Amino acid sequence: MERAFEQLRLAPIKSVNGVVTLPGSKSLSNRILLLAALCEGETKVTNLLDSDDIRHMLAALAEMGVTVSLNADKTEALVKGQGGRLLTPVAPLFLGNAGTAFRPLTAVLASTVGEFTLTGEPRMEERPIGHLVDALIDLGAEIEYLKNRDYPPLKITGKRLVGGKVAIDGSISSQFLTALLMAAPLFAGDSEIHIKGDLVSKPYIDITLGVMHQFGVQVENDNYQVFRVKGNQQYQSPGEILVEGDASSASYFVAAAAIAGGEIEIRGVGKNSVQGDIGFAKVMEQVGAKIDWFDDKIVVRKGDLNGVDIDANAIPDAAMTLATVALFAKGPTAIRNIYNWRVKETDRLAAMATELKKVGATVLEGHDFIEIEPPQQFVVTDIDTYNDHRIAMCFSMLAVGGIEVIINDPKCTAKTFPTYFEVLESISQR
Ligand SMILES: O=C(O)C1=C[C@@H](OP(=O)(O)O)[C@@H](O)[C@H](O)C1
Ligand SMILES: C=C(OP(=O)(O)O)C(=O)O
Repeated sequence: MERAFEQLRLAPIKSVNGVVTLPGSKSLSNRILLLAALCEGETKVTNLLDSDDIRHMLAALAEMGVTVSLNADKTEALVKGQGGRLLTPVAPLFLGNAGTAFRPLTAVLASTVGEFTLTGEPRMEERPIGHLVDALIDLGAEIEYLKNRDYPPLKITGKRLVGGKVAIDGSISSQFLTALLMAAPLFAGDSEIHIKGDLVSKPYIDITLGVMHQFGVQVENDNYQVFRVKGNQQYQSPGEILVEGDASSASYFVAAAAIAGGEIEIRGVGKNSVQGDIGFAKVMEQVGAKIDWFDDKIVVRKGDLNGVDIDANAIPDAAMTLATVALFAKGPTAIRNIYNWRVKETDRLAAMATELKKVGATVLEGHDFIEIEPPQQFVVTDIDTYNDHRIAMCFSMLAVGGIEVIINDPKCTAKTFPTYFEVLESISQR
């Protein structure tokens, strides 16, 4: 479906003040929904994210006979676990551009009896999945590429896999390992998963292991190189489970307070967050932000901002925010080891470089890094967002830094944060 193309003009913002309560984490919401659907028993999920990525997971589960009751604002769900049994859907499962739906469902459905076709938006057809499919095929799965080898859409003839020893390439996306780990307890026998290549986005594996643990499954993790999972297990409902606030979404408010001045209290993540992207706030302390840390919130104020040179492999999503913070820091900023920006919602390295140059920055785009020097003089312009929620949200930092900006297609934030611009408005003073 074509979305009407809109533009949003953001006038310069003088300061930001107030409280932001974060929507639930995308990564946690989709993992929890899937395990709640697979487990035995009913699960009440609170602070669920209501966004496109979650909607796609919910729709897929409904197609496969899972009953989920949502409250009025869709932030609470009661999921009736199916004990591992899923119905063969009558139509293809359309998963939009949601990696956290597409990859885990591929592995779980490959090991569930039935016929499943998984499709997505055009960009999903350009996002690789070969490393996951290779590992599943090595385990005996039947998966067919319906268009191009190594890319969605897929046709899966699911059957109970026996498990065993398998290697998976971790160098492009951690979601492949996440998917395999989540499916492994459903296999008939035990499995031993070996990582090929350097595992990227490692903290997301901790999120996966944490959620599996909450649903009663332990995984033996040998230094993120070998994972051992017992087969023939049933996930068990934790009864009630709270989705932590989204740490990647927090990055925009951390950055806003650091750039604009004022004070923002960000509720929903804190010093013990299970999400790696909380690490962005630590990077921002290095940049110069003043942050107070609490158990379930952080409070952020402005400081003197200086460019940094960081390896951002562990925080690929939040690190995008640093690229626009760089516009307001003294000296250059380098963000390294982020090759997989190129295979996400868009080629994020190319897109970021293009848009940063448009506003006047000097940018070096490498194969797996970006270096940014702040503009001598800002150019007021419109920003193309490439159907990438994070580009839209990142470039709102221009207004926060006192530069008028026009965001093209602002509704693309619906992937993870449909109300982003309203929340930003609610804390902005002009
Ligand atoms: O597992 C997850 O929830 C995610 C893992 C990351 O992807 P990669 O492992 O592909 O880097 C991240 O970028 C994505 O937004 C969410
Ligand atoms: C990369 C992202 O999404 P996905 O879960 O589709 O990979 C993202 O949200 O930045």
